[in-house]
Amino acid sequence: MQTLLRIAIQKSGRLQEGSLELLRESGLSFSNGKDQLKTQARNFPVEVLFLRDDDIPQYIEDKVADVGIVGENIFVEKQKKNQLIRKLDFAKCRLSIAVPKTDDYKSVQWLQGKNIATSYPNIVKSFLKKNNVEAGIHEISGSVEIAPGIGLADAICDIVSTGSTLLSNGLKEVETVMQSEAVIIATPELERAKQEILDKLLFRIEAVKKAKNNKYILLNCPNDAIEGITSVIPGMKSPTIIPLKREGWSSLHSVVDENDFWEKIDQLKAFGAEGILVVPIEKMIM
Ligand SMILES: Nc1ncnc2c1ncn2[C@@H]1O[C@H](COP(=O)(O)OP(=O)(O)OP(=O)(O)O)[C@@H](O)[C@H]1O
Ligand SMILES: O=P(O)(O)OC[C@H]1O[C@H](OP(=O)(O)OP(=O)(O)O)[C@H](O)[C@@H]1O
Ligand SMILES: [Mg+2]
Repeated sequence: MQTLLRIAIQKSGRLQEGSLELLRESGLSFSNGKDQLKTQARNFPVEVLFLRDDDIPQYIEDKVADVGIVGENIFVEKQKKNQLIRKLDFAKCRLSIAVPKTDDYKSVQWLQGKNIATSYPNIVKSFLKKNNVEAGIHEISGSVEIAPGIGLADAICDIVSTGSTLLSNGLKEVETVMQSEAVIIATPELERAKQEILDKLLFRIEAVKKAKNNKYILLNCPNDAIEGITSVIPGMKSPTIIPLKREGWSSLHSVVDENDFWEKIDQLKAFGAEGILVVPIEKMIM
């Protein structure tokens, strides 16, 4: 029987789209009907399980799934036998403490003796311990932002991204407890054949992620600018130089990091680059 790597992803919610997109961009093709909870990739030895994100760490500990995609917040909270394999650069958010905006919050000591509503009791416990504060923890599984307004708690600890949920519930963010993003987690005891499948998948994910962080750049420049331009955009090994029909000019092709893209463009123009074209890269393999 063929060995399959079982990957658990969120059935619906904030992580679902990014998780499916990542698997599809890595070349996996599979169907996911609305009510389908399990599907096998047509062209890669992988089976995908669609689950509640909170349950994924336990399923991995129980070896029902081998690998999963969850928020780092869930990985840290659940404290299961899981290892973090790779951060994935999407579903970026933070876990924060928030209090009613009219409260006179000065420091973490404000929380002493208070009640905090949260879906993340373990993370909050260790945050309080680190800050030598004793407070009650009231665990609820959702709609946490409503808790202070209905007299359930004095403060909350929940996920914040834009801050608009806090704002519309009359709360202000006062402490960041952790930063989070989607991550791949796995059982620490993966059998060899499954490890090989995971390694292949990670290799593809690497290529997809690198490509997203880089752009292919083409420009024209006078030959005496090639040296300077190469120092700005050295590329993977070195830029490609193709002579233009026009005497003394070349076309230079390279790769540029998305993060310092605009700064580099200014430097290239200063060296005399013209007709700069920038195009997306689909996969990048070093
Ligand atoms: N506003 C946000 N911006 C960015 N990432 C977020 C945001 N809200 C949640 N996340 C991340 O996405 C994960 C899943 O969030 P979601 O709200 O879909 O969870 P859920 O309601 O617990 O879903 P489930 O029904 O699967 O239990 C969170 O654990 C967190 O890592
Ligand atoms: O800072 P913001 O941009 O407002 O995002 C934060 C909110 O997003 C998440 O909820 P989500 O919208 O996923 O709904 P849920 O409560 O159904 O999980 C999270 O639980 C917060 O409530
Ligand atoms: Mg959940």
